[in-house]
Amino acid sequence: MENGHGGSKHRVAVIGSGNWGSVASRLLASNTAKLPSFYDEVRMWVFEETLPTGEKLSECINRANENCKYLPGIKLGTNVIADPDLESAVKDADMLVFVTPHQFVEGICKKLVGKLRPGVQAISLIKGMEVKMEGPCMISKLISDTLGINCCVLMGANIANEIAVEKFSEATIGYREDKEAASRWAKLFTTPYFLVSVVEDIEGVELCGTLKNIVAIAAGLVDGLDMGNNTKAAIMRIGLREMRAFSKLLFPSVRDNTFFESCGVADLITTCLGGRNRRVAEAFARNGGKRSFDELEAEMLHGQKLQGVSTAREVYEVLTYRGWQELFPLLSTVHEICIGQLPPTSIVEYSEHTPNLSIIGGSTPCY
Ligand SMILES: NC(=O)C1=CN([C@@H]2O[C@H](COP(=O)(O)OP(=O)(O)OC[C@H]3O[C@@H](n4cnc5c(N)ncnc54)[C@H](O)[C@@H]3O)[C@@H](O)[C@H]2O)C=CC1
Ligand SMILES: O=C(CO)COP(=O)(O)O
Repeated sequence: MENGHGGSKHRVAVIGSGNWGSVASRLLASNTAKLPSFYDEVRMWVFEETLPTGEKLSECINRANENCKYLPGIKLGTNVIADPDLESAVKDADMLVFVTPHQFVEGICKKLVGKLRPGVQAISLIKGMEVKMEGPCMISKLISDTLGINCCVLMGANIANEIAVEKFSEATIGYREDKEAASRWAKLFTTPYFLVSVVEDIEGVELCGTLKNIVAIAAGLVDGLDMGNNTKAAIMRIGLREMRAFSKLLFPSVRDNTFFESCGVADLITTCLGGRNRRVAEAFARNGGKRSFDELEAEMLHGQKLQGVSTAREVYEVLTYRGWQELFPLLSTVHEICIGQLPPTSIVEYSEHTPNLSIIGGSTPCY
């Protein structure tokens, strides 16, 4: 296939080298090495840092073929090349995979303006959103708008450490209009242990991945309060319902079926059982909310980043601005707990503050 650059092969670069970024690079590199329509090499942009040994992270990755900090013990494939220079990492690529914590993507995109080859296609694996003066902005749109390129999304029940050791997982690619691009991404990501489906509902897929991180914080709080499985299941059910309602209010085109894909209920379940948001929220509740999420994140995750706390704040801004707070007691309460305005126990309390919790927790639909 002609790729727009006078050649028939595609070249892949990954922007991000954290926990999922490293695993995604490994997975992609295993496929580019096999598929004739891709160049073998996968260049992975590294946000450079110096390790306690004094070695640079990018040098350590290229020497050991492992991400010594964010994914130790896993060989990435010799065709993964770490590159600390953003411009150099992307300059030859026509397929860009964005996978950084969401708070950094805007700054990265600004640095890439005017630096990309014509005809570049992108995909975002980033779970999160930005809130601008004009309103909420999904990360794929931020990438598309800033760089003037098409951007699909890939979300799913994808705890990176499990995919790193090739345990079977599924994922969902969301796209808008350009099905051919989405199919090319699906081919590039699919392996026998990583099955990818494609749906024409980019907002639905991306909002599932984004919002489930808030519900995972709620699930972690319930774990930290030792409330048991029934309560956690209730939180997940209520959370899923709020996720769907919020998504459809923001984007009426969002489809119900998307919530039954890997990006929907499956990602919600895996993150509420085994994710980092859940784990840190459990510690937060066990400490009675006395140690902040920032402090616990730094202590427990060693440089990896939580997305749920900032996403809860961003969603809360949308809820307050639009006067939707009472419709979404779970999403609102998680933010108020995260900032210390409410105690962790409020996650299951029927308080004056959350008058609709009784409605939403019961059988009467409130939307
Ligand atoms: N880890 C996982 O299991 C999964 C993560 N995701 C999503 O993928 C995205 C990326 O997550 P991870 O790769 O796990 O990252 P991570 O949580 O390991 O984050 C650390 C990364 O952030 C980088 N970083 C730190 N400061 C930076 C700065 N100022 N500018 C740019 N980069 C900086 C670090 O170098 C490192 O690469 C997130 O949106 C996450 O929700 C999605 C599925 C699974
Ligand atoms: O998105 C994830 C799994 O699909 C990972 O979630 P955490 O960031 O909570 O670990």
